Amino acid sequence: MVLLTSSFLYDLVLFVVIFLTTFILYYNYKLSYWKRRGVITRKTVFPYGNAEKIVKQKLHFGLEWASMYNDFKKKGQRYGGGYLFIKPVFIPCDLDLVKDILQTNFNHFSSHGIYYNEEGDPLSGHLFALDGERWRNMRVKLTPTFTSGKIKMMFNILIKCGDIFEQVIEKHSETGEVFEIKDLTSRLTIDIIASTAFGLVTNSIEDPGNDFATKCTTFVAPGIQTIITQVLQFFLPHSFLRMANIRVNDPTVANFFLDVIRKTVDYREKNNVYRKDFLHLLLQLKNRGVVSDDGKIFPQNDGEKNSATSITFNQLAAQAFLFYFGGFDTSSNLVSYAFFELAYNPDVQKKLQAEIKKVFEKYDGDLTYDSLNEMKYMHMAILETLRKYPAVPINPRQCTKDYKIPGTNIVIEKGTTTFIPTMAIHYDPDIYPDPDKFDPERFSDENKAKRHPSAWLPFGLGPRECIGLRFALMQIKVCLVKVLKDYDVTLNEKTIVPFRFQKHGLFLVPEGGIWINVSKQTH
Ligand code: HEM
Repeated sequence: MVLLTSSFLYDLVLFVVIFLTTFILYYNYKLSYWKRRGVITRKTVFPYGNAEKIVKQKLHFGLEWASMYNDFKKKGQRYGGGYLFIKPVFIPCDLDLVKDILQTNFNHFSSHGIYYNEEGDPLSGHLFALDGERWRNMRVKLTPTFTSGKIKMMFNILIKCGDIFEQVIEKHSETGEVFEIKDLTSRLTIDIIASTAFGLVTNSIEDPGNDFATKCTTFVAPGIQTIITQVLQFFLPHSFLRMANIRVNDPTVANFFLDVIRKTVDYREKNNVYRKDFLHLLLQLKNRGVVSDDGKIFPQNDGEKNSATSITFNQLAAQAFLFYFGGFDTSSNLVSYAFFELAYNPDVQKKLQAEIKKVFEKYDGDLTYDSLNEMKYMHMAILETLRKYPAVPINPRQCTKDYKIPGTNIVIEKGTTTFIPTMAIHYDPDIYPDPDKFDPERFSDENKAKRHPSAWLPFGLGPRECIGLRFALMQIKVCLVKVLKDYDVTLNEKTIVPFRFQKHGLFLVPEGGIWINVSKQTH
């Protein structure tokens, strides 16, 4: 069939030429987005934009975007623009601007831009992903479940898991056997999450092959379908993905978690069980619409239930799952990096051990919530670990309402993705001189007060700041005390120092792992 010329072949060539010309014009137009707005960018590579090294796994995405921050800052810019393929990404480099986005003008950037599908895939509807009114309502409901009082209530779970951790450390010290700390802290974190959020007692430390642990590790190593969804969410409208009922989580893994939660919820409701954990607080929200200090999961009197503030079973399941989604890799990485830095910096380790001894003497050897809170140097060492190893090196925010950059005529349009360059800020020598040095003193009250409020962002900032931060800090404190009160930690020669980070994955993981030796203290 001939359409435009006298020959099919000419038609075909013409069609290809028109197609290619249109494509090139469209592509170049898309990649001129920042230039047209007078925002500096870095040279792009077809078809990756600024994501070539990330896609080809030559550099971890956190480090690649950190290098863009450094480029822009060197050129004296307060911000710059990048491209994920053809998608524009805004990168603020100025701390006032970062604060403006995360806190002061939060209503312009209130979404993480993460895809969720509450109907087709209930577990995806957790707080981190929700946006708009859905997010606001859920955040209000969940905030009372993460107060210091509620963390104190769950403290015993941390102590029990910490006891098992200590026993493993004791065994290693007796046998002199080296171990990989991230592997151990991952198993420990799985036990803590299973107990706190799912009401399950697992023993992944001694039995790493248990069902729960296996499903957890499958989730963090997603299959091809999950990876495709993760990519699609950047490029296609979320409403379209929802209409097509695209799932976020692997159905086998999601059904396993849903099933576990349903069984525990049914059991507790049938037998009126009170257990001091996060699931209990979620059950109160579901059945009463309030979080209370009592042990009751059902309304106390007719009319007590507040339907406006209660949550459904699916919402309960998603928020329990969130403990895993938000807390697994983040917490286990933090604990393992802290052990690395303490082993690498024996002076800091000694100072910490002295502090632990002093506080223990005051509390007659009791490890309590209050005694942990008195360990100021430990707190500083943890904050410094979080500076050097922010679990989320780039914090994504989506512009939800046009935003004019103060002092300019440039408007960040609704829908634009913003990457807050946490890792780059934490390694900026203008903010933290000698940034590779591990120095807890940076976080003394006096030194902290000298810095900008958005100079330290491992938990984000503003209304969407990490809701689990108190829990995460308590978990690492228990782990550190359990080990350092009786043992010295040293670095095994199998650890590659300085680290080379794996080039793939969401989190920064050192290649070859962190290998540790422990020995009983003699001092
Ligand atoms: C060391 C451990 C952790 C780190 C470094 C960390 C880091 C973060 C970061 C950077 C954010 C984004 C904040 C923002 O957008 O401004 C976040 C949000 C969040 N985190 Fe964590 N997190 C940790 C542990 C936990 C734990 C244990 C939980 C348990 C429930 C948790 C639950 C969440 C939730 C629900 C959000 C979303 C909050 C919202 O959007 O309103 N995180 N976290």
